[in-house]
Amino acid sequence: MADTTGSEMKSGSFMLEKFAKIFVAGHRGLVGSAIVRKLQDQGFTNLVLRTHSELDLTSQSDVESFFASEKPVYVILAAAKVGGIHANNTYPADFIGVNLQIQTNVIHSAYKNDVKKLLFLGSSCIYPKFAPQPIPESALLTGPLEPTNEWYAIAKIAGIKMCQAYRLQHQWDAISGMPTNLYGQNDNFHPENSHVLPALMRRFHEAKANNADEVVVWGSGSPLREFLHVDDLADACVFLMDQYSGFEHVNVGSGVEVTIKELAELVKEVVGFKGKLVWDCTKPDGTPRKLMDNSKLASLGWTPKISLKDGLSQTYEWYLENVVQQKQ
Ligand SMILES: NC(=O)C1=CN([C@@H]2O[C@H](COP(=O)(O)OP(=O)(O)OC[C@H]3O[C@@H](n4cnc5c(N)ncnc54)[C@H](OP(=O)(O)O)[C@@H]3O)[C@@H](O)[C@H]2O)C=CC1
Ligand SMILES: C[C@H]1O[C@H](OP(=O)(O)OP(=O)(O)OC[C@H]2O[C@@H](n3cnc4c(=O)[nH]c(N)nc43)[C@H](O)[C@@H]2O)[C@@H](O)[C@@H](O)C1=O
Repeated sequence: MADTTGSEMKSGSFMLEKFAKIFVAGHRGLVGSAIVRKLQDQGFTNLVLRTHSELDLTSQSDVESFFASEKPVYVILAAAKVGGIHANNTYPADFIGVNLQIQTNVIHSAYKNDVKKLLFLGSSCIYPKFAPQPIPESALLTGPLEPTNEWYAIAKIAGIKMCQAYRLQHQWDAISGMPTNLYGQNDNFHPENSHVLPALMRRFHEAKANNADEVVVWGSGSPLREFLHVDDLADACVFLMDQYSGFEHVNVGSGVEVTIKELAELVKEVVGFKGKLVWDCTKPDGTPRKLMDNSKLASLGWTPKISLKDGLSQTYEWYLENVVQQKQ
């Protein structure tokens, strides 16, 4: 049994292993696609990718066969059942069940098949609803969770603990990153099941196109959220694969928070909608605030680069070219 929780366990020089086989699970999603772009930009040439229909990660036997035949050297786990406040609240069984299955299958088969290092991705919703702000990594499991996403949060906490348990028992290099709320190209723009930023971008765009007078925004507008562009997150994931090998999970945020009202005004401006906002207070606000303490990652040497304003403009351009034009 390994002795210490914080012990470093360097498993190789990730940045130098440009030909090593890397499995990016969930490569067509918001996060997975950004990680693939980042790895390719940095010269990694041997990526193993499977769509959901090619490999259902909830199938233990299929995941085991895949690992046994492909033998990836590194794994970045960006496949999960993901959604915004409404989806989390409406499909609790899927959010706990599918996520527990995916992460258990991938983590165990990766370990069994001699993967050198695995990065698991959780989310800032793992922390207690009323955690101290900004939220340090040490706030994990110190209080009750936000009810709208506790099922997803419990699965994510189990993922962190699984990485820690395999590290302790098997001295295996599994690490966890906890991203804040993300956005960018390849996001999910579903009207109900998406996160707030893509939901509002689509709603403002459609209101502008239809000359509507108003747009409905959920909740009171007072909750605070921290947003990070997914290209920054991808950069942080590659950085962690190369530089971090510790027991504790690592927060990945931008350090910048806005109220939902401020976010709505920003998206409205970027899209160019001229009407008014109407607040639907029958919809849940969720957690009041979840600004992460990003000092651990900063002390390792990583900071984000993309401002919310630039990231929003870039995302809207992508949305126009790839979602709106594809429909026409
Ligand atoms: N988006 C955000 O704001 C945040 C995301 N995260 C974390 O980042 C990670 C990625 O999230 P994100 O990119 O936003 O999610 P997406 O929904 O954009 O992508 C998830 C990916 O997982 C794949 N997937 C889902 N179920 C299965 C399955 N059973 N078998 C194989 N593949 C599957 C999806 O494929 P398909 O679409 O074909 O089903 C998709 O490619 C998750 O762990 C999430 O918890 C953390 C914090 C915030
Ligand atoms: C990343 C994180 O994301 C989820 O948590 P969340 O931060 O609460 O996510 P959200 O983006 O859906 O909402 C943020 C805020 O925005 C408000 N809001 C306004 N109008 C819309 C709207 O139209 N859609 C949505 N979804 N929210 C809206 C909404 O009422 C809430 O106050 C977790 O379930 C979990 O997935 C997780 O880990």
